[in-house]
Amino acid sequence: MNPDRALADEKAALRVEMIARRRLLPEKSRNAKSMAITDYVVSMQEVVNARHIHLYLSIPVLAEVCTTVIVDRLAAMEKELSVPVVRNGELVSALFRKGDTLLPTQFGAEPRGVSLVDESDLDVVLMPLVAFDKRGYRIGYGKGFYDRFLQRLLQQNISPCRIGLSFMLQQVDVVPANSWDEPLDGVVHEEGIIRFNS
Ligand SMILES: Nc1nc2c(c(=O)[nH]1)N(C=O)[C@@H](CNc1ccc(C(=O)N[C@@H](CCC(=O)O)C(=O)O)cc1)CN2
Ligand SMILES: Nc1ncnc2c1ncn2[C@@H]1O[C@H](COP(=O)(O)OP(=O)(O)OP(=O)(O)O)[C@@H](O)[C@H]1O
Repeated sequence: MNPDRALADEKAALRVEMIARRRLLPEKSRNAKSMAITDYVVSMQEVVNARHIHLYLSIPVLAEVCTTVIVDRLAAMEKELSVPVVRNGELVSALFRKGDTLLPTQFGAEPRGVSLVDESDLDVVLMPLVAFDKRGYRIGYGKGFYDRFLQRLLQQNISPCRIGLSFMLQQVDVVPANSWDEPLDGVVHEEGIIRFNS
């Protein structure tokens, strides 16, 4: 089998296992962990200092770390917020204000009447993940949206701080990584903040 194909199969198997594992957490426990993660996130120096933060709107059926209260807390801190929307197969950043009307799409919720932001303003990106490892590699749902997003920003010399939000049970020793995988600067889970020094 060609090596890319083998890695893709490994990633796919890990994805299925990790999403299942996450879904096994009772909702109450998931919410408590999301609250702990929220407290860590808003305490981070990079977040405190940021003007503009890009973050995802969590998808409940996929049992992602819930970002609802993170949005409230960051809004109270008067941060400018943007959320991912998919346009022409590409992840771009749409302005988001607390209370904006959300519309369901195949890729999660997005604000009604999308207004794109100037991505050179992004200071921090808080992203979802399915699994992460000790080196800071992550996998998502296998569409490569975040990898291509981060690479596109890099090509424009835009390098926001990249933080993954995760439950601890999504940590593995080694995530199968391809050449295009963009590593994280840190992960926040329910027991604290991990920083990857590279
Ligand atoms: N909350 C969230 N938003 C995000 C991402 C993400 O991982 N999480 N993305 C990261 O790239 C992009 C969208 N990518 C996605 C890729 C696959 C699925 C997915 O598997 N969806 C389910 C259905 C969920 C539903 O019905 O609401 C599915 O198809 O089974 C969702 C988003 C941008 N927005
Ligand atoms: N920089 C890139 N340029 C072109 N294609 C890319 C790039 N990054 C990822 N891809 C494509 O995206 C597909 C999915 O990649 P991968 O399995 O690493 O996604 P993922 O990390 O799970 O997803 P995401 O980044 O959306 O969370 C791959 O088949 C790859 O071809």
